[in-house]
Amino acid sequence: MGEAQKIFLNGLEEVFPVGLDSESSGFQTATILGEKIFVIGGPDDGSNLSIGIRIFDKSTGKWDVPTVLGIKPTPCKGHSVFLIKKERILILKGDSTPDDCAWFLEVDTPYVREQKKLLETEVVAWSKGVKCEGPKPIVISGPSGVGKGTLISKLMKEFPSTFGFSVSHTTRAPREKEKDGVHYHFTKRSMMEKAIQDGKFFEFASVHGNLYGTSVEAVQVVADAGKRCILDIDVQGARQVRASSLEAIFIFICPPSFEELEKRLCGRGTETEEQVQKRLRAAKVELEQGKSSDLFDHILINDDLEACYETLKKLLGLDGSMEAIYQSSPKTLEHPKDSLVSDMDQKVLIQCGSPELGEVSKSLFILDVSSIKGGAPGQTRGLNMYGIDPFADGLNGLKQLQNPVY
Ligand SMILES: Nc1ncnc2c1ncn2[C@@H]1O[C@H](COP(=O)(O)OP(=O)(O)OP(=O)(O)O)[C@@H](O)[C@H]1O
Ligand SMILES: Nc1nc2c(ncn2[C@@H]2O[C@H](COP(=O)(O)O)[C@@H](O)[C@H]2O)c(=O)[nH]1
Repeated sequence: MGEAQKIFLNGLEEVFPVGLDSESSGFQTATILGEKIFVIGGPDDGSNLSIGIRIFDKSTGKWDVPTVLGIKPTPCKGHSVFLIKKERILILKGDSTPDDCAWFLEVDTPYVREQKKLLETEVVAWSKGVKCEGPKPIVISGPSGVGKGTLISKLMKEFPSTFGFSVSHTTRAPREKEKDGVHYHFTKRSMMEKAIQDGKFFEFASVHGNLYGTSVEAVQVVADAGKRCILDIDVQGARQVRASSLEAIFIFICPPSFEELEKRLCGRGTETEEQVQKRLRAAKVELEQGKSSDLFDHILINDDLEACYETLKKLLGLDGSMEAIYQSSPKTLEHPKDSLVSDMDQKVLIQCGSPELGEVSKSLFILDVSSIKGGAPGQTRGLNMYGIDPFADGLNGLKQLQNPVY
């Protein structure tokens, strides 16, 4: 409060609607898409805990506060905005840490359009921008008791720096040795349903009478740690992940026989007889769907545990040489403080601070968003950022800098 309010109109000179800033304080930007103006910044429902979003509809002259899905960025003192392909707004946070500077606010992507239909409100969705593709997550499915957890534990034990487990949410009660936050996030149904409504889940399903789901955050935590994510989910969940922005490898685990599955499930001793019967009924359906559909990239039979584990490792390329690849290259953007940014058709030129002449080449970067993938409710992958030399012939240096907005 007290500081003069700044509103940047994405480099466009347009008559701003009367009353835009009458109630707000803080840094804001406005991006025009058709009849709508997306105002990003300022206070968010009074809490000031995240970046607020409002939409002004020029045709009706009315303001709308949209439903905001996905994981929101933390607030920042200032930001720059660029409209990409008329479907998402790239937000470069000023004064941010390297792994937190590039975010996307999706305003008209297929995901947002689908959510608008479902929720019957205005919808926007946040997605964090990350540099490299990263290794594809692995989805492991199969009937209860087939040995998914056993195989995953072996992988995590042998390759602790390569794999990270996506900790699901569930409404079922914890078993004796299960720890909250490690095996599952044990949660109340009402809380989980609210989080699902808020777009915080990649997938969810009712399994054996309880709600299970993979949150966007669970996958993000693993990616942020530079690891390859493993999801242990049922077939309904696998189908939803296949349809989502998360590109994964899908593996279905089969028992050698139905009798053996029953033996393992009973032998585990974690379910009552009634629950075992429920799981076995579901297993029949899952086995049919898993084996017959083209949902899965690989089907493994878990007869002898060691043999199955070796096959799993082989198909994941874990023959020693791949381990080094998964210790992946830097995955986050290096975003300089106090930058000057400029929009060049899916390439953004960023100039940092006020460089001394001899250091100019170090302070200019191009952020290329032409080959981005994924998106809300998960991360937007494939951002490319590189330093440039402004005096190099081909680029024609600083002449490229147009419409500075920040
Ligand atoms: N190849 C195998 N041969 C014999 N027993 C096995 C084999 N694989 C796993 N088991 C045993 O089967 C039981 C069930 O395994 P596990 O808990 O890993 O199954 P799951 O697929 O993860 O089940 P859920 O989906 O219910 O979590 C465990 O007691 C485990 O030790
Ligand atoms: N769709 C999802 N299914 C999940 C998830 N986490 C676990 N599961 C599946 O539920 C059953 C039962 O698990 P249990 O721990 O109660 O034995 C099993 O098939 C899991 O694969 C999830 O997040 N989404």
